[in-house]
Amino acid sequence: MNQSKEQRILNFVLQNAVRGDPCSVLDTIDMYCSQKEWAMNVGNEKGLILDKTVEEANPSVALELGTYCGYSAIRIARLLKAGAHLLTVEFNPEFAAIAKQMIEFAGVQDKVKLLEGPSEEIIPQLKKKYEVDTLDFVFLDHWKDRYTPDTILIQECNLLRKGSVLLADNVIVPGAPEFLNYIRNNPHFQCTNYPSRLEYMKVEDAMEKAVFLG
Ligand SMILES: O=c1[nH]cnc2c(O)c(F)c(-c3ccc(F)cc3)c(-c3ccc(F)cc3)c12
Ligand SMILES: [Mg+2]
Repeated sequence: MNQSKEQRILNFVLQNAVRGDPCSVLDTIDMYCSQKEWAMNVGNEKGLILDKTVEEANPSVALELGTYCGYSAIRIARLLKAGAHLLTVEFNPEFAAIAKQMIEFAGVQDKVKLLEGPSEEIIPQLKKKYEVDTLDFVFLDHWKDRYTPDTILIQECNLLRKGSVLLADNVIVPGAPEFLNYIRNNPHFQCTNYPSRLEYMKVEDAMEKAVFLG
């Protein structure tokens, strides 16, 4: 049975990156996906916006919705302070299996908990089952139609505190107009738009940051 694109990306990393070196894994994925096969990793340009947002938030507990191959989980985890951790949610079991191996190869597995399943099922479990009090940082990078309902669900589950930072990928391509409308017109959030480029393409995209005001 021929390999998936995600398996080819993992194999390229296992053969070409340095085990235990997160930056080497990120660079190797970016090399493969810019030169050989496009894939929906956040990439290095939007990745720099993610880096700055994570560094500024300096989260103790971070949540990622949409793990894919683990690129942004590794990107976030490499910046976390001692004792901090990332919970990352992936619906697709094939992607989750690839991401698990990618995260372990990068050596950040102690900072990352990979949760497999639909976000709408996992978010209500975060407090009791995963011992989360509140989320300091949330990266939305899953299915665009879930951005708004999951943001509402996160608030309903009382998972945000004053100053919690949300960052959403792909608000231009493929676009999340309903989310932008919701979050920019919500008085409980202070929003900032970060224009950028679609990963590995000369196409405009953007990220939206929303700080919860309590
Ligand atoms: O679904 C996603 N989740 C997270 N990040 C994504 C991302 O960063 C992307 F660049 C794309 C994208 C954008 C343009 C394009 F042409 C192909 C794929 C997608 C996406 C959009 C529609 C689909 F049918 C499948 C994938 C995603
Ligand atoms: Mg994305």
